[in-house]
Amino acid sequence: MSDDDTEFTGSNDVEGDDTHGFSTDFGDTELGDDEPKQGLFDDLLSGEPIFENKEVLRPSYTPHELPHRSDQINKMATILVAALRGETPSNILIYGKTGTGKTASAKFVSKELESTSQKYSVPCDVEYINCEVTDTQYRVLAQLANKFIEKNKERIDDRIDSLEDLLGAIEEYEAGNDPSADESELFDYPDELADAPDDPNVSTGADNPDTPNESPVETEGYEDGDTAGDSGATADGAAEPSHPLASTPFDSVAEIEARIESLEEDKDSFEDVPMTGWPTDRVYNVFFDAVDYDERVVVIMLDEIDKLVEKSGDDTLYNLSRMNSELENSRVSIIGISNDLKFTDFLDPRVKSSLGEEEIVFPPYDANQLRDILEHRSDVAFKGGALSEDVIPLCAAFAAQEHGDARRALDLLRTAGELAERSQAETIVEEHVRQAQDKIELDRVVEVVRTLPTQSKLVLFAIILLEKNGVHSINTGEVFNIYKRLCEEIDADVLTQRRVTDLISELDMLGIVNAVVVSKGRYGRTKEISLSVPLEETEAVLLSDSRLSDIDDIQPFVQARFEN
Ligand SMILES: Nc1ncnc2c1ncn2[C@@H]1O[C@H](COP(=O)(O)OP(=O)(O)OP(=O)(O)O)[C@@H](O)[C@H]1O
Repeated sequence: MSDDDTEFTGSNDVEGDDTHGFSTDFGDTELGDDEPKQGLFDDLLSGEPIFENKEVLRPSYTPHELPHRSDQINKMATILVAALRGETPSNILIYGKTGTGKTASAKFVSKELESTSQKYSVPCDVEYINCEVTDTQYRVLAQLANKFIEKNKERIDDRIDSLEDLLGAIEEYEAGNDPSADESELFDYPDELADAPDDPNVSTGADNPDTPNESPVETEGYEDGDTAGDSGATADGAAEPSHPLASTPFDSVAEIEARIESLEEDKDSFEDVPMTGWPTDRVYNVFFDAVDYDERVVVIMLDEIDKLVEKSGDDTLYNLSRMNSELENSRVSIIGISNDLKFTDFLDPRVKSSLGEEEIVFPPYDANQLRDILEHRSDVAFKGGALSEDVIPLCAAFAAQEHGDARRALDLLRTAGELAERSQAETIVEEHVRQAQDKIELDRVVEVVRTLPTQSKLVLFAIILLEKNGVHSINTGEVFNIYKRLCEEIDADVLTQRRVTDLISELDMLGIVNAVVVSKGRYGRTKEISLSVPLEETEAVLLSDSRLSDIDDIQPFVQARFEN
């Protein structure tokens, strides 16, 4: 890996940069030397590590506690508890700026929801989709369809296992063996199989249009009444073991075998959706059938929902929000998470009102709240005494200035720790936090610049060339002239000046340049442009693009400015 490669990864992770250190030491490690040499990693390992458990500072870690989010978490729980009563929870829209704990809180609540639903045997499934990655209707529906198919298959397998156990128990009983040793197993007939008895259609599952419309509430009532009643009687009469079928909805072994067969047919009938290639309505139908196969409440969590709407409109949301009127066995509820408050403006009014039944806002954290969050994490993350007193308050203050972003605060703390570790310091001090702040900022710039389209890179390069040559108050016309020359040099299409003005505004929005509109009296208004990011590093990123690196001698372009 060349130094350049390492520098422009755009990662905040200092570890990657350690390769710089290694490369210089490499030459000293001579192979074949008799004396045991310090290995490549020995020096680095010999320092006292600062971290006890670095993982807890990474974005992938889901904390068990979320300080300062109890209001939002309680509100979500109050809405979602309906699912545990077998009712359909209202749809929820969660708003808030980046790093305000939306995803972490929603995931925390859904984990609790699923575990409570298991505890009380109320069927409830939560599915999480990140719409930044899964950003078309096809992909969202295909991913959901495949997840529910997988869940259905697992449930079918469990049911078949229970039925086979039941068959085994009957065999034992009929052979005259005393079943009392296995009694609990024998009579612990799974509640969910209790849907078989009076209704001959049930076994045909999703493919059968006659499957009864029973809400989970009704199921509960049914279990309490019939099945549970039977089990109770059996338990009471434990002294006289009854026939294993007594506590089940089946009358004969043949019925059980028929049920197993029909479950196996159901399982074989599920066809996974390929990630491309089918018509969308076919994908929708498969998804619909997979969800409706069982009685359950399904919560679909769409994170970064604005990205889905931006990329592929509101069809997916429209289809998901009208499903409940057609579903027979299950109910669907949607949680949308977004950091763009305005995305609902682009929604069909019906979708907008259905999706926004409940809205929960996640405000930015202030410095004190960020401090609490960091303190909670640092107890686990660092060795005792590794942090000097002012480190957490400084990280919190920097992140609060940003926009109350907990992710940024955690990144700062981790990066500061990594920098301290790298310099073999025993404690993290204020200076490490400042260095971490610069590093993260530079990494962000590098990443943004690296991923710009070529035309924007050319515009930015033109601005850099002007700045490098000491031009102050750069205006759009000057940028355009240099840009034009650069395009000619690399054979790129030349956009109109109007389009270049738009690209400058985009760079301004990304925080790479600063463009202020100034009035020039009777000559109208113009933009004065200046660079907001470090010049040399940005230029190096631009030149790492293979197309731009073809531009050799750039000086004449700037001189051309004076000729125009
Ligand atoms: N109250 C909190 N307590 C502890 N950690 C938190 C808290 N809020 C956020 N975090 C942490 O901050 C990071 C960012 O949080 P999260 O991903 O939930 O933000 P978000 O609001 O969903 O942001 P985005 O809109 O960018 O996805 C995560 O690592 C999360 O664990």
